[in-house]
Amino acid sequence: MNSYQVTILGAGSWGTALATVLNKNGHNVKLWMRNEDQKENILKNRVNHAYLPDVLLSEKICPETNIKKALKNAEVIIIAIPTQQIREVLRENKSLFPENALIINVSKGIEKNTYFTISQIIKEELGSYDFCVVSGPSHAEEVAMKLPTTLVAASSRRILAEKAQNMLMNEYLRVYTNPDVTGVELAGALKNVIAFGAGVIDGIGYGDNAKAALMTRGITEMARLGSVMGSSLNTFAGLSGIGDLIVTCTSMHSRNRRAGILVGQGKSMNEALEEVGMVVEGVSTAQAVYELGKKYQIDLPITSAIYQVLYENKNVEEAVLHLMTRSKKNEMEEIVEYRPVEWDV
Ligand SMILES: NC(=O)C1=CN([C@@H]2O[C@H](COP(=O)(O)OP(=O)(O)OC[C@H]3O[C@@H](n4cnc5c(N)ncnc54)[C@H](O)[C@@H]3O)[C@@H](O)[C@H]2O)C=CC1
Ligand SMILES: O=C(CO)COP(=O)(O)O
Repeated sequence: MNSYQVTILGAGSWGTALATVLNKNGHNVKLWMRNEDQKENILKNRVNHAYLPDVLLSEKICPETNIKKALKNAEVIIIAIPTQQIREVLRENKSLFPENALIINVSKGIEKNTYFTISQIIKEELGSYDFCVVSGPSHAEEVAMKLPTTLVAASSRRILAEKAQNMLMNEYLRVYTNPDVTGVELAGALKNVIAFGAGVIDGIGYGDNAKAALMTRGITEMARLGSVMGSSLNTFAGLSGIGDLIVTCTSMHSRNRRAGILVGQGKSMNEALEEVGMVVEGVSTAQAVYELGKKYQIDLPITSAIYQVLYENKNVEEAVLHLMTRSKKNEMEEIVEYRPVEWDV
């Protein structure tokens, strides 16, 4: 297997967990972070205390705070920074990205104000790069413990999706490929909004029936937006769609679900975010998805309800009552066009 010089931008839980995978798979890994204390701590104790306190990091994983040094000679660059911060990091460091590097995005969100997916942000800030998005049901805590996990690597070019697949795959991490970049990006971002809602349902105590309804109608809503934005229904039925929705709506590892539980229990959004203490992508993505629904003139009732709870102080009971008493619908009326997405090359 080829061994690559890999730089991971963002040393939170996911960036760190992927560093363990890539190191185990024989790649040379640099992990870039902004915080000098975090770096010193990793060098001294081989642990990323704030994010993955129970995981011992190999001495071969190199923590780095100097982004110039981190990106020098990088063959593969993994972006694991919260979505709303990606643009500024790319813009400030544009000249440091080696031209022929493969950029793999593993973050899951949509940019506020522009409603851009992360590949669109990268294209606008860096221009044309070899690109791949890796997503799927994969809590960092479990990947770092080497528990069996699956992912999907999507690129418009088969060879790049297969490169990411080969780099990441091992006996506890199984990676599929997919040509539907937009679908995989949207699915990974949209499921965070629904997972936040699932947490709210849990927090308020509405029970398992309500949560199953939210997840089922949630994936329909995700696919509805995905379809008008050019992605394939199959993607939403796959690992980055229903797969990630299931894990995020049901796992106590999920930051989105945990924040939702706190809001369902009566905490304000800011109190919930502070208590979770890590990025809760669904909160900002809810705003972007709400606006995308208006832009494409499609009905996104669950996202709209979550948006209203988050940004318009709508009472949760009222939001759920509104969802339950909307006009009657026929489940079969949902027209989500089946659209195959092919590799460009
Ligand atoms: N944690 C998980 O299990 C998974 C997370 N993801 C996605 O990966 C992305 C990162 O998530 P986590 O690692 O969980 O977040 P986290 O909250 O654990 O860590 C985020 C890291 O980004 C750093 N950061 C924040 N702003 C930055 C900036 N301007 N420049 C550089 N670094 C900055 C923080 O200091 C922190 O180290 C998110 O989009 C998340 O949805 C995807 C799959 C699994
Ligand atoms: O995307 C994830 C798991 O696949 C992580 O979800 P949270 O950000 O909700 O923890």
